Amino acid sequence: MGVRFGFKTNRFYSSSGSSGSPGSGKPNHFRILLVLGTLAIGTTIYNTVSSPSTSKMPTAFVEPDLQAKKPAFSSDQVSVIFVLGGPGSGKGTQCANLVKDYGFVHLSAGDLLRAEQNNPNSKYGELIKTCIKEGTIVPQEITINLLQQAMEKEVTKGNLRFLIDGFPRKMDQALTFENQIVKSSLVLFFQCPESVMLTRLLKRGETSGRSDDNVESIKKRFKTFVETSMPVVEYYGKQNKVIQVNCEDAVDKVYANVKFALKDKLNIDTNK
Ligand SMILES: Nc1ncnc2c1ncn2[C@@H]1O[C@H](COP(=O)(O)OP(=O)(O)O)[C@@H](O)[C@H]1O
Ligand SMILES: O=c1ccn([C@@H]2O[C@H](COP(=O)(O)OP(=O)(O)O)[C@@H](O)[C@H]2O)c(=O)[nH]1
Repeated sequence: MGVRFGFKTNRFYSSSGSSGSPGSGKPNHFRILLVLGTLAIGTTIYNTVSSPSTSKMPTAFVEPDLQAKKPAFSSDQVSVIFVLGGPGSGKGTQCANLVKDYGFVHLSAGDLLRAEQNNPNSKYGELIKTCIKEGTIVPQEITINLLQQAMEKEVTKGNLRFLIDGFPRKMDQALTFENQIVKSSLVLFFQCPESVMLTRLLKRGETSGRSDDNVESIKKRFKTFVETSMPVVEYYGKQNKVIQVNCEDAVDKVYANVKFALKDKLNIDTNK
């Protein structure tokens, strides 16, 4: 995979505007040089000795590549609906319904990451495993690369309508994907109280075998969702791209609401 990594060097931010003493005349160049030198050495030492909050967390960091590039696909040719919602809100369940009735291609970012995690030839297995268990977001370029590969396979087969489930979960992913892969047409957002999602996830955990379907990981996932993923939903909300569906009801009722919500956008026959 052509995933590029860099190392985070900008943990330290200097505060501005405090050089020189108040009322002093000429700047003391030697003092300024001394201060800058001390800061540089201090930063290097800090970066060398400081460890991430979780000692097991990988330190790899992906620089967001937001330079203007031609997207891989044209949005005239390929359509993408992002499917977002908290963990356990029912994204996968409803995507499966839409695939069955309307022939979308369903790509779950989480499923692609779990497959990559289990691929013995992948160098990202451990990193993905840690992120999933801790409920944090895998560096964007790994996920975007997996999505792009999966999309390319489908596009060569003539499948052009995608539901991308559980992605983007962080602003950098949203911006990079739309810059490099294709612009999304809309966001289907599942609204669900945490108490309902918790019950569903614990039930799912009885059989899913997932390392993150346990109370400890679920709490972390909820926190990441609120702090990191909701800003993405708000970002698309400001562009009037979000269709919100409440998903507390039974699966069939939620699905009826999904079809109703999408009918104007996709000319879907809601009687189907
Ligand atoms: N409307 C619903 N009512 C009850 N259980 C549901 C509903 N939608 C999904 N589930 C169940 O809840 C769990 C989480 O659903 P899933 O579709 O996997 O969510 P997500 O993809 O958002 O994590 C699954 O076990 C699923 O069968
Ligand atoms: O774009 C993504 C999508 C998923 N994940 C990771 O995969 C986990 C499971 O995501 P999935 O969508 O499969 O599950 P959900 O939490 O929605 O049930 C998340 O908690 C993240 O750790 C990620 O890092 N980036």
